[in-house]
Amino acid sequence: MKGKFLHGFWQLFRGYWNSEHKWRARGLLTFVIGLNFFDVYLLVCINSWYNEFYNALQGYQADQFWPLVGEFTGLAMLHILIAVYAIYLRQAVQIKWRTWLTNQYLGKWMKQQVYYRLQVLKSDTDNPDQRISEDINQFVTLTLQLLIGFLKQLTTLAAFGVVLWNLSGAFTVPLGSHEFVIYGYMFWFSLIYSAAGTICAHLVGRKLIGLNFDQQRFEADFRFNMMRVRENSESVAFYRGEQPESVGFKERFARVIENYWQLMRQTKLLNFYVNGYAQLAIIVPLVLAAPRYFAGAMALGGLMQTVSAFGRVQDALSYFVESYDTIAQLAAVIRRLTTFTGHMADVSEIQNGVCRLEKETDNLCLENLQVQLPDARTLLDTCTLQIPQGCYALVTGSSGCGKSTLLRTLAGIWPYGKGEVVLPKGSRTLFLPQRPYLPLGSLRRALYYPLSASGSDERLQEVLRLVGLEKFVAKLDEVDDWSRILSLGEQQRLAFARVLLVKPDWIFLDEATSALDEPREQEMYELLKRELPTASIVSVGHRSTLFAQHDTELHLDGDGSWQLRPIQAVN
Ligand SMILES: Nc1ncnc2c1ncn2[C@@H]1O[C@H](COP(=O)(O)OP(=O)(O)OP(=O)(O)O)[C@@H](O)[C@H]1O
Repeated sequence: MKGKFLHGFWQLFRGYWNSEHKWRARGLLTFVIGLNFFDVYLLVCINSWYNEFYNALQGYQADQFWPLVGEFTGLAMLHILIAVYAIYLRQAVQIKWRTWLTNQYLGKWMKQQVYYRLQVLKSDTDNPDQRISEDINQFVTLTLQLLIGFLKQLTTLAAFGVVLWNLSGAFTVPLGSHEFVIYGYMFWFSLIYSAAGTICAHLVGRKLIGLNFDQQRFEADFRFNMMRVRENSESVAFYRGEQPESVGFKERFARVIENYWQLMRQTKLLNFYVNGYAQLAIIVPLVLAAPRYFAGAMALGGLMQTVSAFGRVQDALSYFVESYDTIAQLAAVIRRLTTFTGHMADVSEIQNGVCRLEKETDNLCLENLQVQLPDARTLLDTCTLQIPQGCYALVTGSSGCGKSTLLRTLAGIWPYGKGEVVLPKGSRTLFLPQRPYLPLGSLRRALYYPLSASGSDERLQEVLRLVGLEKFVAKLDEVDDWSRILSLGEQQRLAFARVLLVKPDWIFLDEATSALDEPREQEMYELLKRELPTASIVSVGHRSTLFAQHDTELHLDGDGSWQLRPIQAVN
């Protein structure tokens, strides 16, 4: 567990500090740590000021009063300046580190369509969006908080430990006929006191790691459940799915609450402990130093300095005790991020068994193509065929036989299989799924996606008219969530407008006209053939009317076998 934590931490930590920004990053971090050390030095100065100030008070030395107040003001102002900049610059390191790490994760998530593969092949990866936005932020914030805090408190401990040692003198313990002399007894006592404190905090707090991890997961599940309903609100409304959805919400929310109760109970125990520990630390130094004070071995200044130094040592030590919760949170974040990284590595390591090449040919060639499922079930076996340029091919077969999976293979996003897919050199391809993706933003942007919007307004207006969406001509620059406004049929027509703008040589349509009525479907196919006369079309669809739009049928049986046959024109 501890080894895994440290290993995971190191994997996440080292990247930025060895990156191309390493010198600036290390320099800034060193400066921030230096500021913290300087702040500790100022605190030591303020502590020894206590001695002088209270001794002056005890000795009624009025002439010392104002110079000492002046000294304090100077020290305090410097302390304020340093403390503020130590935090400001730590946040600067934090934001730079977060930016770097987020870009790394976004890069990995987008590379080789990992975002798609994770969803399709590794469905147990929960909420990658949350991993990238929240967990990275937390990792960076908590790590810096712990690292800088740890170093600062360690220095405080050392500096004030020395002060305490010098102040406590020797303590004689009579034991039978012998006497034991303990030097620096206040220092030793504070160490033992805090060591016991840390062990007890570990015992009380260790359950918090798992509970924090589960809390984040349950919260995310609950949120995801609501998001799904929001995204599919119309389907749920048509099905009158409120009741099962409400049950789902309640179940997920109940898990959030149940876990939170456990978290609260565990935190309550920890808080009892932490607060008790803090209160005891107020009275303990007075009780320990009082015998020396009353014996006249220590002046009032010494007593006050001792109390203040013990307080600092205690603060430093209780920092380690109280940071238990932060370490628990960090461990949970590291666990989630390393699981996510592992899943991303797993799916990106899956080699695409199908080779996708471009050659000097006019045809789309499949060479010994085999399409499989992750469980090795074969959907298409040793398929060798050629679809000539300008051909209109229809892929048919019963539901679930693998038509869409074949299209995914042709697009190069389905890795399970063997063989070759050869496309004519330099040819442009465009795949149209059943539900076109419309990015957030203007209609113009949605039309050009994935290209960045360019081209004349006249052309845009023309293609909108061609696909029967002229009523949106005036709304080209309106920014909205167009996937909610346009009907599915309109979205499918918009996808045809996209084809006309992109002008691909090979067009692959996966039930891309399923939401259109038959005359509209015919109109769209005729539009493609008229506007892009040299383009080839490969469609997947169930409707019998599609046969009239194609000249070749590739029929899949679902058990691996297939047939390629011409479609007779019915006239
Ligand atoms: N990610 C996946 N993991 C495992 N099996 C999958 C995955 N995606 C699809 N399948 C399975 O592969 C088979 C073929 O799916 P595909 O979507 O290609 O069928 P289809 O012929 O297009 O069906 P339909 O006509 O109903 O759209 C189905 O049995 C499906 O359950």
